[in-house]
Amino acid sequence: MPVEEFVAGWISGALGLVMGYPFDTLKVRLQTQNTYRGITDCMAKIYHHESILGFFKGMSFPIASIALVNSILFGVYSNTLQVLTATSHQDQRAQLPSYTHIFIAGCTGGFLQASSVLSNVEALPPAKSESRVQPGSPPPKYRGPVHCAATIFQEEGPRGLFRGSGALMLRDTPTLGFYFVTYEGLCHQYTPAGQQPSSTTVLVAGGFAGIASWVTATPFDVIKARMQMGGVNQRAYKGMLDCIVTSFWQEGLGVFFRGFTINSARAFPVNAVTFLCYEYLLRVWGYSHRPPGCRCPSLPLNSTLFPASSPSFSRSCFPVLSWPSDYSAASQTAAPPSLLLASSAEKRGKGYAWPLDATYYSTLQPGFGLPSASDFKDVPEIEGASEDP
Ligand SMILES: CN(C)C(=N)NCCC[C@H](N)C(=O)O
Repeated sequence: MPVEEFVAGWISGALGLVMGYPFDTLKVRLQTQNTYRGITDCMAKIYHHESILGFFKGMSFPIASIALVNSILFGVYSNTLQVLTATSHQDQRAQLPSYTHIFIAGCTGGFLQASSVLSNVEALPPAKSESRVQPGSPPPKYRGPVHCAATIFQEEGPRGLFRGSGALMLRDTPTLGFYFVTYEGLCHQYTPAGQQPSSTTVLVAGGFAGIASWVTATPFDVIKARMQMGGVNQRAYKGMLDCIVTSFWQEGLGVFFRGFTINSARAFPVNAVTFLCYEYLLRVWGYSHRPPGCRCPSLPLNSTLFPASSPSFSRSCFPVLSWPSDYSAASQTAAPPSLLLASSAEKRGKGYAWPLDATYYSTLQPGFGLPSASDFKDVPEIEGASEDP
């Protein structure tokens, strides 16, 4: 199983966390405490009582756990998509996988990230809100997320750590599907055919993907937070339904959208940075992430390959290559093109095409076989890639 996506997901998740932590602090306090009049009041009080550091309190545990959770999400998403597209779209791997596949892969990533105990512990609002409690208030019951998790484990056993996990799964499974559909859709929309999405496209698509996911996630985010808090205003809930009904009767429909503005404001920068870092790392490591699920092994610069002709030879994801510009239908049989393959890092911005099957590459050796004319009939000219072998 390819692991690069897991590692890239881990690093980009950590970066996104730092970006979004101040927003998270505000969100947890607004969702779980009734003492603030709104976002600005909350911000002002945190800043007044705790200085700027108040927004970053208790970040050490989440930076490890969220990064790991993000690594599960991106790693599972990308590997699931590969499995899905390889089995049902074997001959169309150069194209954007269908939105159904992207959605299923995203939901799978979301479901598995939500199932991990780390995800639940990381999301424990008692730990979050109490580790960010204002000076002057009564001493907090928990000294931080790890202490909170350990205390809950001692008092309630392993089940306590999974309180609110039903809501967490309902929150994460479909929303992560929307997340990746939005991201891939926007990248596809604003990227010229055969090219990698630009940094701006990745930033904007990632930002909107984050917003789309949080728009759908907020109602269950509120329910989850309340269940994990063991109730609000000394009122413990008997279950998820009880939490939904009671919250609705006591506070109206608006309660399910508490933290919505802050979630969306946070989602844009966090996910813009997360996706940019993720894509950047995969490219630096030589894996083109376009189209998703279709990976391009990095090749030594100027390798010349003569791929063998094969009926299964299909256009797929591969790094940059170029071939003689006079390579026309007439000359194909006489002079098979040699392909100039370059590492994606070297050739970034110079044009991309996907004429080879990535799975095929592993069997290729320089000088091994020759392509036939039909192998190249659908391959587009590559703009800007002028090096001929
Ligand atoms: C529950 N939802 C909506 C998500 N997990 N959405 C994906 C965004 C993940 C990112 N680390 C973030 O915290 O925004």
